[in-house]
Amino acid sequence: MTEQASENGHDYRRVLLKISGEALMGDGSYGIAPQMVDTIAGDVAAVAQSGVEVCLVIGGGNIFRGVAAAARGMDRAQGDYAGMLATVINALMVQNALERHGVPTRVMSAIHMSSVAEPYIRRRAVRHMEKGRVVIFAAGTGNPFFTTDTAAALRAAEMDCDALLKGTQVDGVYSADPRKDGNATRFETLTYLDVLAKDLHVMDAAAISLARENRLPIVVFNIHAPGAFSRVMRGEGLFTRIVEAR
Ligand SMILES: Nc1ncnc2c1ncn2[C@@H]1O[C@H](COP(=O)(O)OP(=O)(O)OP(=O)(O)O)[C@@H](O)[C@H]1O
Ligand SMILES: O=c1ccn([C@@H]2O[C@H](COP(=O)(O)O)[C@@H](O)[C@H]2O)c(=O)[nH]1
Repeated sequence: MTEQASENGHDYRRVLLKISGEALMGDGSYGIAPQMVDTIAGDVAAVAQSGVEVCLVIGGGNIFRGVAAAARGMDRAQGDYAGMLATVINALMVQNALERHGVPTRVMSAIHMSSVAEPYIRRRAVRHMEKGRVVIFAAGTGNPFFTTDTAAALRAAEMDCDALLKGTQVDGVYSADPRKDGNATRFETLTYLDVLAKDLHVMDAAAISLARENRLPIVVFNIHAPGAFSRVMRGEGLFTRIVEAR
């Protein structure tokens, strides 16, 4: 993906993987499928154990989305706080699965809940990763009216990651939502401005803008297939890259 491979055999030294909450549902329509969590954890473990520093942001869409609750009459900010708490549940599930794969982990939450997670402190997070721990950033940005995509771009920039990988339900960015339009075509590479100008909804505009300002490459891929994260890290399989210039 980048021209220069590093000593660990991968193109990247440190990456942030955003896992969509919906990916944790497996074939279900709500909640958490333990087998799917285990498959993703195994994939993350393989990359982390190869020497790449990995941090995670996990969505909450499998449990609760503030915007959907607001459409049903709930106060938006209140709904968003519930959504952020949903991401903490997912973070704890993934932490447990990673530890069963022998990976040391820390959950750091943007909303203080000292009984279950460390508070997010940027310099501590960096230190955890330097020690080989996978850090899971929970509770998004800690603020309503944002999404975990934006939290992922924010944390990736703060952690000085080489790339933000978005593991989702589709194998890249399409000309239209491929789950709704069978004629949609997949892009190999896009610029940040392409995504914004074409209004491609794979990620929210705030996340794309933040990544652009920080020259943070984004890679969108389907996380459902076993080993998908490892393959994308080697530049294999299907994905779309979002970068400054094509
Ligand atoms: N142009 C597009 N190209 C690819 N996917 C698109 C596009 N427009 C909309 N989508 C949809 O965006 C989805 C990706 O967002 P995703 O479901 O991962 O949401 P999320 O907010 O990141 O996570 P969560 O599931 O936690 O809400 C894909 O499943 C796809 O159906
Ligand atoms: O910074 C943030 C991140 C998330 N939220 C709320 O959580 C849910 C779940 O996140 P997804 O990105 O949709 O998976 C989201 O819908 C928001 O309601 C938030 O408020 N702030």
